[in-house]
Amino acid sequence: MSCIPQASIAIIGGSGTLSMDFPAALCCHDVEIIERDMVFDTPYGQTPPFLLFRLGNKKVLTCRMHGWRGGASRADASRQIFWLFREAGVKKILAEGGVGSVNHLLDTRDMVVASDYIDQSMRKDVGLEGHYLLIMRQALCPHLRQELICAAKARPLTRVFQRGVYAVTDGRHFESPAEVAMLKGHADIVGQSLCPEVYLAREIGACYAGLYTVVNYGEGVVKDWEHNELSQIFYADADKIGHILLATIRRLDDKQVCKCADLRKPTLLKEVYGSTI
Ligand SMILES: CSC[C@H]1O[C@H](OP(=O)(O)O)[C@H](O)[C@@H]1O
Ligand code: HPA
Repeated sequence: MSCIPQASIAIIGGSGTLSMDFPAALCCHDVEIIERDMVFDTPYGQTPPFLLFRLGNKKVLTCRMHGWRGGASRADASRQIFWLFREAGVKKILAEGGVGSVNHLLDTRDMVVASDYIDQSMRKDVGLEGHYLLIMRQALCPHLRQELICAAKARPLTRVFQRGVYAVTDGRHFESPAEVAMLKGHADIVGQSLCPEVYLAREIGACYAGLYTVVNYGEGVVKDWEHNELSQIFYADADKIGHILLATIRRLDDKQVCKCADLRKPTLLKEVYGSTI
């Protein structure tokens, strides 16, 4: 079992960077791997393996969460990693993942820096201690999003959309044509990962923003897609996604100039009942 390190930044890797040994595969002169395969005991069970690296003078914790984000273990895995982030002092969290398109203007391989979300999942509440009322105003941190956008635009490798609404579903299936039609006009992309992470980030007072790659068209949007195209996108675009995430981290400092840490308020239930229910 590893001792909990201090790190102010974390990356939650999804399907986009799963195929490579991120960040070592990118061979950047300013990246130093500190430790691999770190696992931690938490009140919610043992975490997935983490990697700790240094980029300049910043320490970054990262894990491959694709596969852990889904299924029955999802609630526990999310709690484990956010409990660890809180203990490690993480204040800025960058996520990445694969999504389907709902907006017909989007093409596969486009990237979207999500600006809001609609939670269509039916997941049980996965808070940590649940002592907070979470206000989900500007839930995707505007400052962290801006840094992601600037980093992506400085390396124009692909089309990057600066805003978009991410509809979160339970999966594991993708959506039917009628479900996609229902989401149209409300959401631009659909995936299964942004919630509950965005709630847990708010609970620990950390900024959270995500870069999402369109890997398939929603049913009835543009055209049918092939499964092999989807996996090819994951493999072909891992480097791009990785470089954008590292470039974003280079732009970050330790200050939280946003409201992300102030939008959690003590829940009144504690005052009324003496404990949370
Ligand atoms: C491609 S299988 C569907 C799966 O992929 C995405 O996961 P991630 O966000 O970790 O890239 C999506 O959210 C689904 O869970
Ligand atoms: N729907 C839900 N989750 C997804 C999709 C999708 O079309 N693509 C990648 N993850």
